[in-house]
Amino acid sequence: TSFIFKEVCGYPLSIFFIVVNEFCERFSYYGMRAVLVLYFKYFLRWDDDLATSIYHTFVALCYLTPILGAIVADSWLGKFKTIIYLSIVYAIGQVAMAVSAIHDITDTDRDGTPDNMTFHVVLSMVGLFLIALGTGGIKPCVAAFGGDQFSDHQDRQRRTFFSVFYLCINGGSLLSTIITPILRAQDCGIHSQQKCYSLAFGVPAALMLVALVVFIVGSGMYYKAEPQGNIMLDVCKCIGFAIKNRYRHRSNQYPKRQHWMDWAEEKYDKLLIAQIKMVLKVLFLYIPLPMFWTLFDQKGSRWTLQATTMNGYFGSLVIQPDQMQTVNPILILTLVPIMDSVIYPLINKCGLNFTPLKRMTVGMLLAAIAFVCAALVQIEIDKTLPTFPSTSQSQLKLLNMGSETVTIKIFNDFFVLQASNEYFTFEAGQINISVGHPEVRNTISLAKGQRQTLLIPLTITDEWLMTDDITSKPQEGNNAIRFVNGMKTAVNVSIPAANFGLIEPFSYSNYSLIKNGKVTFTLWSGSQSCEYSTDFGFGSSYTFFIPSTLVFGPNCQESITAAEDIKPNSVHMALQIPQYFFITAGEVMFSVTGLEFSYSQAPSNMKAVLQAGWLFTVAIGNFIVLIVAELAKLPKQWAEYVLFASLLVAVCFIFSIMAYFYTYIDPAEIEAQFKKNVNEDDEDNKHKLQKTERSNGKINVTKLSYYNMA
Ligand SMILES: NCC(=O)N[C@@H](CCC(N)=O)C(=O)O
Repeated sequence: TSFIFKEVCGYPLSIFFIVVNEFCERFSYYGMRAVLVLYFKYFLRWDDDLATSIYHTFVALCYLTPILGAIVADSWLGKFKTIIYLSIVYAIGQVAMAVSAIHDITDTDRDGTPDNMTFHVVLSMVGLFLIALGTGGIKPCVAAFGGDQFSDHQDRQRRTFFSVFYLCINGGSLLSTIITPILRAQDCGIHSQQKCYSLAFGVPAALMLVALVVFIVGSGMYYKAEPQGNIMLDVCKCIGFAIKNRYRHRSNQYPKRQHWMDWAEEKYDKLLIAQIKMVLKVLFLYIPLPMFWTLFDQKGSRWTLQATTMNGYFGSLVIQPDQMQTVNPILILTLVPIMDSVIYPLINKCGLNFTPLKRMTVGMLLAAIAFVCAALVQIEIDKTLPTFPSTSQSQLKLLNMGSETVTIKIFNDFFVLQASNEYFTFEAGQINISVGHPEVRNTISLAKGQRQTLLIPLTITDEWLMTDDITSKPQEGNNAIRFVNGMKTAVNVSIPAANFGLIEPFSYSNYSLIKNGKVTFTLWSGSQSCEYSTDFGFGSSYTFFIPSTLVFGPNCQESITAAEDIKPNSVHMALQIPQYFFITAGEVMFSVTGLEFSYSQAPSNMKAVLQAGWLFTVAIGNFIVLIVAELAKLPKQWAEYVLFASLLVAVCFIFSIMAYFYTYIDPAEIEAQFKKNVNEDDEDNKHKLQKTERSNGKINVTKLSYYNMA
């Protein structure tokens, strides 16, 4: 096809449109993904398990569909048309998501919640399916299409292109991961206000349309390689024939052939056989690669969960656990230029031949080191975690609701206390407690595997209360808060984000989850009120005690006491930075190199197919996370990190052996050589045929014209 070729600084101008397209597309994809689980949970009202499984199914689908896009591109439509058509599908999917998040559409009673949830669920599932088809389908095509814009002698420029391409991916993902959660947090609606998921999905939809327009604008400048027929069908038939033919000739009387694919020579073109050999060699090399993605993709799951047990205060800046993931694109944006312009040239200068496969091997090792760092951080966190009771133990804390200290005797131990901050651990199912003078004795039954608080009433002869306490760290860095009312009147406690309800005299509220930061509680009793302010960190649990002596008014701040049930997270989130650094450095060496390697080692008619093969390793990697985590079921998280690191080191060792035996090829040169050989053979045949046929005294015009065409 004809195209206008323009060059800027030695680079084809067309790649500008391709990298801008990639930037917008990744913005669209990661922006939508950033709020997806919250949309499931809070808009569609799904539980955590359903939300997580649908989320992971969607992500896995996004990495399975590349194979479809690649087949369509290489065999039928060509990369350009495939990108256009699938981008339209993708944009429709994004628009469907945005529409599915408009609660007003079915909110007939105008209370802010959708009334026909089925409509929203069906529309969003259709939207997600179209997005998975679109994003996965175009992914192998865009990278390969970018590579196609360079001529064979522009190896260096093409390598730089793949680095810039990777920078654009991460620039887009970084911006969108910051912006869409902010959009989601806005309130919007026609009749009633709701969190603005429609805007959070709408902006990615708009960016996908921009991506499409930018790509179309560059249309006249692209080199568009023609698809070469149903290549995948030919490949499958050729492999099938080679296997069948080899089996038919299994007896020793037939001479061995150099490669099992050579058994297809009777029926198939030598060039096709050579191209299949190239692809199979690379695909074979890919077998160990999913293990890298197994570790890499745990950033979004395990590492984010780890961050929820850490302290996110960076001075006055508060980083939420899921925001730590933005460290990865930030580091990519800094490390890719450093690697390309400093580290790799320096290694070259030292005379070391740092081949793509060596880089990938080092990338794997760096990812393993990242997991060792994660394990060390986990060990630090574990030291600060409370010791919860085992299934045979019970833990008890005492809260004296009276204003006087009392002497408490548990078995033979004496405690003089107002409230106990510590939990006592017991193996026995029952304990005897004596309180005060004259002694009041009670036998308390303890719940196994539980933490409880014994509320000793103001008048110790009154009924004693036992509360069930929290026995795990609150999720997502939240703080679990409850109130005990020691007053003779009911008290209502509220904050803007939660209402603890009316707490009866000598009673207690349920736990409410509260975010970090300063919180002001308002306490009401009849028409009297007072305010109590306190600062929360991450992952703590407190029982606030309202004493019988509380006087409503400005002084209530001093009267209320706080019992710390679970300490706030103390290990700082900054400790995760080394693991992010190593995994990202590993990613730059492994993923950027792998992307370019997959392009450069693929035959011309299977560039997109090999990109899809590369992306398929990501899908497999994600399945391995589920399998290993399910099978291993290690009691300690740090041990699981070490297990994953060890598995990657083992796999890396196997990969380095495979890589040692791999010979780099230049597919374009091999293909050109084959074509030249075929032409020379044809010329030879032509002369031979003309000679024979002249000697026979007749010339076959049809045959001659066939050779001339060749
Ligand atoms: N840092 C994330 C990133 O760059 N992701 C890339 C590559 C993902 C992959 N597994 O190939 C992306 O295209 O999103």
